[in-house]
Amino acid sequence: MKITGPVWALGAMSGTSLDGVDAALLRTDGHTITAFGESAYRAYTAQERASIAAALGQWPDGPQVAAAAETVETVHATLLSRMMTADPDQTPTLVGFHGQTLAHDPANHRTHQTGDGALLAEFLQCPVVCDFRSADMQLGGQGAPLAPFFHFACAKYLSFSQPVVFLNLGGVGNVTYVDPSHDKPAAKGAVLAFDTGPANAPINDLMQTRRSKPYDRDGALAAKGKADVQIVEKFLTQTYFHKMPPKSLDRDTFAQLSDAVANLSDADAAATLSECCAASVARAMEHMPKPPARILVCGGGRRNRHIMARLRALTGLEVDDIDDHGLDGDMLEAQAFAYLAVRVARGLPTSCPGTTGVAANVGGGTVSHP
Ligand SMILES: Nc1ncnc2c1ncn2[C@@H]1O[C@H](COP(=O)(O)OP(=O)(O)OP(=O)(O)O)[C@@H](O)[C@H]1O
Ligand SMILES: CC(=O)N[C@H]1[C@@H]2OC[C@@H](O2)[C@@H](O)[C@@H]1O[C@H](C)C(=O)O
Repeated sequence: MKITGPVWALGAMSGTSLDGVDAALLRTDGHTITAFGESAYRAYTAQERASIAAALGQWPDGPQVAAAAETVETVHATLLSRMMTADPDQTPTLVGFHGQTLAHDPANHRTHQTGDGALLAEFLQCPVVCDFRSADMQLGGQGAPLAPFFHFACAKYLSFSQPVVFLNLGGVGNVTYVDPSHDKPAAKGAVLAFDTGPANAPINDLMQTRRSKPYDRDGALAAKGKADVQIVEKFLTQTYFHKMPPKSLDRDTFAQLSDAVANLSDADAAATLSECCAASVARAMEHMPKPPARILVCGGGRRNRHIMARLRALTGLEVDDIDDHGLDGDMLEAQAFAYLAVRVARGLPTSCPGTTGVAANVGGGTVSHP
């Protein structure tokens, strides 16, 4: 596949919060964003979510992995085949398929995204790029986060001239500092990225267990509670927060946080978990090379008004919903994998020492042809 100029690419992401699959079309040459296209979302049913959740933490030979893979592949196949023909003017040249992370262990250089790219390429009759994280890990990188190169392109698209921070609040939180005065994301000092700490995952788990709800809508429950300062302070003493970036997390790295709030009321527990999310982002700001002009929040957590308010209070920075700048905060990760797929197809790097701690700029990803 020879790509020499802008093409439409279709990206898909099934995130750590296990809510569903995002898919989005993007026109790019792998450097510049030319246009944002159609997008779609397909929520997992409770049964599908349970089949994936049962395999969390497992490696490819795990007992529940085959069933989880089938769920991930089937849901992607349905959603993506619809997107292939969503708009005849946006027919994709290739697909970027992240799959579903089931386990992530950077210390031991292994990460597991389930979902078979070759199977999907055959089904869609279109080249599919997958396995974006392994090559980075083999060169000593964290394998995550990978959206930063796309965030750099977004900062250029939005014509920022001062450093900005992109904050993704998914199951886990991650930040990308972008200095748009550089020409390329892999240039020294252009980007610095890392996972901040837990975001929605522990709040969702709490809501599911205590209220049979998938999440704390708008942060309404947390807003009624009071954060337990001792729990938050103890949480912040953990070594992860003192480690220099780059660094990345597994969805359940902070699983013990759920135990710590077990004796609190529902509202206080939600407030405490939300405070841990906001406080870990505030800690992350201490690692920024220069003070950013603003924080642009994407991911589902930007709808959590309580967390947004706590972020403003704890960082003292302007904290914007990225939608207010004309982007779609729900689709950035799917768009990122469309963008990265084009970079892989063109042999361009997808991560660098500033994003994953990898030894040198590296292009990950495996291309499967139909
Ligand atoms: N109105 C809302 N109020 C509060 N939280 C919300 C709202 N809408 C979505 N969320 C939260 O956002 C989550 C989904 O976010 P998102 O889709 O960005 O996560 P993800 O892509 O699965 O995760 P990750 O980025 O870690 O891979 C939901 O599970 C929920 O916790
Ligand atoms: C291993 C893995 O799947 N990590 C995810 C997760 O979800 C958010 C955060 O943790 C980030 O590190 C990453 O996803 C985004 C898309 C990334 O790679 O940039």
